[in-house]
Amino acid sequence: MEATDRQGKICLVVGGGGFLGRHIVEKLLDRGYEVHVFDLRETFKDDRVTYFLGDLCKKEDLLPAMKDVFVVFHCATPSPLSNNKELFHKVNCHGTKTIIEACKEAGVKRLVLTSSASVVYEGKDVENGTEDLPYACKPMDYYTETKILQEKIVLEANSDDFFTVAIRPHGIFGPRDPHMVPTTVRTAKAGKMKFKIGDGKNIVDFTFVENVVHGHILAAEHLEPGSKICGKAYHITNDEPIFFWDFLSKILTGLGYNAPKKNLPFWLVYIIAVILQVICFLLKPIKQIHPTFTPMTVSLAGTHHYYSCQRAIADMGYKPLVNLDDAIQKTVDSFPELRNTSK
Ligand SMILES: NC(=O)C1=CN([C@@H]2O[C@H](COP(=O)(O)OP(=O)(O)OC[C@H]3O[C@@H](n4cnc5c(N)ncnc54)[C@H](OP(=O)(O)O)[C@@H]3O)[C@@H](O)[C@H]2O)C=CC1
Ligand SMILES: CC(C)CCC[C@@H](C)[C@H]1CC[C@H]2C3=C(CC[C@]12C)[C@@]1(C)CCC(=O)C[C@@H]1CC3
Repeated sequence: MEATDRQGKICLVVGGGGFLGRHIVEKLLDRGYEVHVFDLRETFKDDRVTYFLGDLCKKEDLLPAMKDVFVVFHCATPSPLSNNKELFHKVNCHGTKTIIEACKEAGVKRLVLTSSASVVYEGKDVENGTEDLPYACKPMDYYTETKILQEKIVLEANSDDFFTVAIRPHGIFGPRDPHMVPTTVRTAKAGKMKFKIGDGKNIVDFTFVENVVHGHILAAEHLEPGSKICGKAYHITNDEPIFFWDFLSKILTGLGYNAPKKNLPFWLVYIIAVILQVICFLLKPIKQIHPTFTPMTVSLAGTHHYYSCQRAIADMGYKPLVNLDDAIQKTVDSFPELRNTSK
């Protein structure tokens, strides 16, 4: 899409106050779009942005933000690492249906959903997985369960006059990442990062946030009547699968922490995670505890899970803008506050 074509076009980013959402906002502004942000809280200030505060589960909150909008990016979610079943179903399922209703009522024709490559992951190895893999029959957590339902809702809503597409990133990291890097550092500081889970040879996709943003905007600019991308899902990765523990080690050593050297059997850590999950469930009426080592995070740390993005390359001309090494360096440099000062 030419720069002149973007002028005057309004993009609405639902969840635009979050990690990925704010990066999408910034890139849309750079490309000359007018940008609306819809979120629960105003997490940043930018005079170029029109900020709408509200709950995406309420259509009356959404409609003012949708006036004259060219495309909606839906990248809102409760925190992927929480375990609140009701909240996940409310926001990711009911809320997504509400967004679609509001789009149609406001005359918005395009919806780009941020889905997740994890919708096909159920704790077993996925090697170079394509978008044709079936959805996980037994999702490992409520987050994944609701991301599957959400993607189905959005892709099934595609029609001759309402165009939808789902972008499936995996393991997003980068500046202002609230999950990957802070959790890794917190775990290292707690002395729980001395061991690799498993043999350390499981291969995983980690995707730099600027590449995820690029995939979203490419999809939005291809989302036209008759386009082959309508109603489809697309993996967006760095296209550089890496040993999971090599990636974490680069992040840790880049921030001045020791990388794990020894190995613990995967099955042992997994059993401990399951026992922890049962204990947290039993203690729930008394105290909410969110352990770092859940069956999901342990599985992600000990199995292969990398995906083909050939469909995005073929259909949208996708190509990662930032390679993994440069991305890791940019990310490490963006977190001076997480650097190890005790050495
Ligand atoms: N992070 C990752 O590695 C991956 C993420 N994804 C997907 O990418 C998207 C963005 O993830 P990420 O940026 O990490 O998430 P964040 O939590 O950083 O951002 C989500 C934003 O949505 C907001 N939000 C939550 N509930 C509502 C609501 N009811 N109404 C309005 N806004 C709401 C959040 O507000 P608040 O913070 O106040 O709750 C937050 O600002 C998500 O759809 C996620 O599923 C996919 C693959 C990997
Ligand atoms: C404690 C260590 C064993 C792991 C530290 C890193 C983890 C916090 C991250 C490693 C893989 C990440 C991941 C996600 C969140 C953070 C990790 C578990 C997601 C679950 C985020 C939401 C998604 O859609 C899928 C991601 C898969 C990878």
